[in-house]
Amino acid sequence: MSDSQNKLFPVFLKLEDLDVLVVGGGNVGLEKLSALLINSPEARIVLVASEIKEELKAFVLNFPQVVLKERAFSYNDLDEKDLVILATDNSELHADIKKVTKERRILCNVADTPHLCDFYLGSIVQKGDLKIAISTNGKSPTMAKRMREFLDDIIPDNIQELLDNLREIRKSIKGDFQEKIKVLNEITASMIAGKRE
Ligand SMILES: C[C@@]1(CC(=O)O)c2cc3[nH]c(cc4nc(cc5[nH]c(cc(n2)[C@H]1CCC(=O)O)[C@@](C)(CC(=O)O)[C@@H]5CCC(=O)O)C(CC(=O)O)=C4CCC(=O)O)c(CCC(=O)O)c3CC(=O)O
Ligand SMILES: NC(=O)C1=CN([C@@H]2O[C@H](COP(=O)(O)OP(=O)(O)OC[C@H]3O[C@@H](n4cnc5c(N)ncnc54)[C@H](O)[C@@H]3O)[C@@H](O)[C@H]2O)C=CC1
Repeated sequence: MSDSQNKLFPVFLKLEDLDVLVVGGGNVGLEKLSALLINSPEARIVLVASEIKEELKAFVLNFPQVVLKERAFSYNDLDEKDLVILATDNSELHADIKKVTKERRILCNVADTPHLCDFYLGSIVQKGDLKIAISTNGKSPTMAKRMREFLDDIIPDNIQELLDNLREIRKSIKGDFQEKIKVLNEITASMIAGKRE
């Protein structure tokens, strides 16, 4: 296997059932918080920061379940958290918190510090129920952003209708599992030019 293989394992998390802590309420804190809430508007999030940007305070008004705590981080903030995102301007604090999340087996993302991250955020294309996550293995977030724009342009806007129709067909097909796969493959073959199965 080549060195340039991307070994990251992608998952789609149900953040309304998990507890997330964001530390830092500046530009980067706001970027991470919006990435979370645009994807998962019901995400259970506590954000702690000594000073919270006004823009961030205004943004969370639309998400009443999000709790803002305008004070310095305390290690108790990690209690009962599943995921932590660090976005302060204090890299020593980040390294110290990371040691504790590791001991406590809490997954942690540290803004601008890939070697301290247990996971990266991806660039996300979203059209109805279709969601595509893009990773460049940390090589170029800007390339990830451009790929998102490209895919967003070429994926048809009626994709949700297609998905809804396919779900109905999927529910209505009689026969065993193999038969289902065969019918669904036939119906969807024309979606991909040149694909026969
Ligand atoms: C490793 C990773 C860890 C993580 O943050 O999770 C990481 C790390 C770093 N980002 C940096 C900078 C920038 N990040 C962006 C944007 C995004 N960054 C995101 C993810 C990731 N960023 C993870 C890897 C994802 C992958 O594999 O591709 C996206 C996809 C998702 C999100 O954050 O929501 C979101 C695009 C969302 C979208 O629009 O679709 C832009 C562009 C812009 O804002 O226009 C810039 C400036 C231009 C540039 O540097 O490229 C720096 C250098 C900081 C410095 O110079 O000090 C580091 C640190 C380093 O690389 O060492
Ligand atoms: N703004 C950007 O787009 C970029 C920022 N960076 C770097 O990322 C880091 C963060 O950037 P910004 O968000 O713009 O900084 P910022 O200064 O706007 O925000 C820092 C946040 O961390 C909080 N904070 C600091 N110490 C804390 C503590 N002990 N407990 C709780 N909260 C604490 C502050 O109160 C503030 O909310 C900086 O190191 C910056 O150099 C890097 C690339 C781009």
